[in-house]
Amino acid sequence: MTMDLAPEYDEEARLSAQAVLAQQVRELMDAVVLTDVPEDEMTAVTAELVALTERLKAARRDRPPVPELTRNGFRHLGNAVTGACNPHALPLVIERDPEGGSRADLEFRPTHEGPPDSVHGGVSAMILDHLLGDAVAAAGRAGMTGTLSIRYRRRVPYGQPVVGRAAATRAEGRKTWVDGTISLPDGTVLVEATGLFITPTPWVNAIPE
Ligand SMILES: CCCCCCCC/C=C\CCCCCCCC(=O)SCCNC(=O)CCNC(=O)[C@H](O)C(C)(C)COP(=O)(O)OP(=O)(O)OC[C@H]1O[C@@H](n2cnc3c(N)ncnc32)[C@H](O)[C@@H]1OP(=O)(O)O
Repeated sequence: MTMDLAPEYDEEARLSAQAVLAQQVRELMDAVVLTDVPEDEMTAVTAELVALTERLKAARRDRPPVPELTRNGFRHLGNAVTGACNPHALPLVIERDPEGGSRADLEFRPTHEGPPDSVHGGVSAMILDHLLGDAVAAAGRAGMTGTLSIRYRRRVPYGQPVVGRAAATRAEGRKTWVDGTISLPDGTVLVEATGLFITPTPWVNAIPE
């Protein structure tokens, strides 16, 4: 038996609703790490969350929303860093930097804590990995991280604005070298990254002119 989708089924509307749901879950995650309610209340909330989780699992896909190359660029709603539909994502919103490469204004949250009052180094590395990958795309190429080297110069705060930047520095065959930083808005560099991205052969012509 096949099941026809209702004529009014609108995938874009469903994805918008999923993005709103993901944002609510991010707020939930922040509330969980910061909560100071009594144990009984936590147990009661957990029971409600179990019920909510079951409701979402009632209809399940086998993977997150798939990436798409659209006329407006690359959209990956399920991505762990940029995906609006993925609660794990900040989500990072990347723009083309007028000075070249890619740029993102971002603010880490208490859920990203590593050392006390500081962002986990792996979280900073993840953000930079993606930003460097985007800068490869900004240079008209598409690559996967081959190597990523990070220098942590100062602790990264959460709960206040920081700026991520990345730009390709050199390209040779399927290799692209990229540098990036996370800085305070006054330009103080907190983390530096340098990476080598490799274009898998099937992706060589993936980025439209
Ligand atoms: C239709 C699709 C369209 C996509 C469009 C994208 C648009 C983008 C838009 C928006 C930005 C998104 C940004 C995302 C950013 C996220 C980044 C990540 O987190 S990526 C996940 C972590 N990285 C991996 O999982 C890689 C796993 N590794 C592999 O898959 C392969 O090893 C790969 C592709 C890296 C290389 O495999 P080979 O078979 O293609 O290449 P071989 O022949 O081995 O090497 C070619 C050359 O590169 C060097 N090389 C290879 N791997 C290297 C490495 N790890 N480090 C240094 N050099 C390496 C080799 O020595 C060789 O150099 P010689 O030609 O001999 O000079």
